[in-house]
Amino acid sequence: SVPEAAQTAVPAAESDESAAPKRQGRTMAGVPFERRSTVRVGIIGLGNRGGSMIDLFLAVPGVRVVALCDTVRDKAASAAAKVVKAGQPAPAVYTKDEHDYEQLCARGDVDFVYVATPWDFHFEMAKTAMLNGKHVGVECPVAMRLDELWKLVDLSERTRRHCMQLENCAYGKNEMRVLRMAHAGLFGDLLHGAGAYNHDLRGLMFDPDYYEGPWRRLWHTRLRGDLYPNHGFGPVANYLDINRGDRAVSITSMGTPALGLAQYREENMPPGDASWKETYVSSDRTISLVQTAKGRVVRLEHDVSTPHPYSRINSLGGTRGVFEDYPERIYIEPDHANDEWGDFAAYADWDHWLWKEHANPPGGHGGMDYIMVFRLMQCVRLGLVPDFDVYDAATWTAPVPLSHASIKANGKPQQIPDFTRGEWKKSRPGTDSEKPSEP
Ligand SMILES: NC(=O)c1ccc[n+]([C@@H]2O[C@H](COP(=O)([O-])OP(=O)(O)OC[C@H]3O[C@@H](n4cnc5c(N)ncnc54)[C@H](O)[C@@H]3O)[C@@H](O)[C@H]2O)c1
Repeated sequence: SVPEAAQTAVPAAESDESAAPKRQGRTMAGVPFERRSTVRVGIIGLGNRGGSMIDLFLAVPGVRVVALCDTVRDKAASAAAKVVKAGQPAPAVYTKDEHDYEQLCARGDVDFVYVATPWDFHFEMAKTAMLNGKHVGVECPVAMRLDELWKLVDLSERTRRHCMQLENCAYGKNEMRVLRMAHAGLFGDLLHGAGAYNHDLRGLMFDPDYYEGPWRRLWHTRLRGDLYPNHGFGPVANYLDINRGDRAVSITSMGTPALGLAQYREENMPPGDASWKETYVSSDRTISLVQTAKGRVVRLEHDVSTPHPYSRINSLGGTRGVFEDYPERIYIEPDHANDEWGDFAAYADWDHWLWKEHANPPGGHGGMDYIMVFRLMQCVRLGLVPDFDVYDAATWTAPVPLSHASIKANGKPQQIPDFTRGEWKKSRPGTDSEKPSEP
């Protein structure tokens, strides 16, 4: 079943900055982890994502996986076997029911909780982890409602625990190279960017075995907007120093009709399949424009229900040129001229230190998952400030409720709250980190 909060209607955005609720704690911007030689990790959700990310947690030095939770006993058991195979003590396993994760969060020997469950549970799990004194990293999106995003900000500030959106795409090789080039001024003054999750998931969403139940497809019966903005927004927000000098101020969204899933069902699903009871409302393609405080524009797209080769768009433009991904190409003055794209490979010197050190990382998504886990665990081990925090998690996720609200209001701009309560004006380091002196 789905927590009640996720089923109710999405509230409209607050209309101005002063509408931010009163701060209950202190800022989490620039707050380091407490240093520890070994990071003890608990994982909730061992499906496609959690069941493969566990390999990377086990591959990173200084990490022990001490507790696992999944409502499906077999998934927890095969993950536990991986821990033992990696030479670590058998982890505690929680499989009793949908609330057993609370026991994992309550353990005294867990430092960091990783949440890789369906979206319906992200908010409650992140909240429970923080209330039990744990730092928490959550798969995208970190929550589905605006009021939940504020609650996570408040909880992080009150409990002094970090609540992070584990945005692996921020650690992609291209993304990190563009980030460094952008910050070094190679694109001039930055003006615009774009990011997307255009990934044809029709087959997987109707596959009876791929996901644990139809949870992902069911979100297409609930919200009309961008259900998964983070992979596109996170990297571009980093290029533009959102929450570190600039701020996402408003979003306006439009959505196409929702036809793709119904058409796929018509052509592929047998009569009597449970999906025939569903009515899809989520736009096949949503296109959103985010305006920043400095006047820059970010375009976000989401489309998981029509044929399209995978693309996160991943583009950035400024007064000296532009980068576009899928396929990667670059055009910056003075290197390029006459309307001819240049070769992005020529800029490999700009690679982030993480990619220079880990040239061939293990795991999926071209290695960015490993780079993210390595860096996150390094920050915890060495007691560093994390590359992103609860303010970034809330900002990158805000398009979920706000694009829905904007589409319902015929494209009316929705204010994106200032989750930092004014601190966005200060520049501070983020994913474009310096290499620490210790490994
Ligand atoms: N960052 C990425 O690149 C990436 C890639 C894939 C998935 N994801 C995200 O990971 C999350 C999981 O996706 P998935 O594809 O693994 O889905 P999945 O359905 O394969 O896995 C979800 C798991 O959570 C378990 N679960 C459900 N409710 C639970 C509860 N109350 N307590 C404990 N366990 C529970 C299920 O049994 C299942 O094993 C989603 O948020 C998804 O968006 C991110």
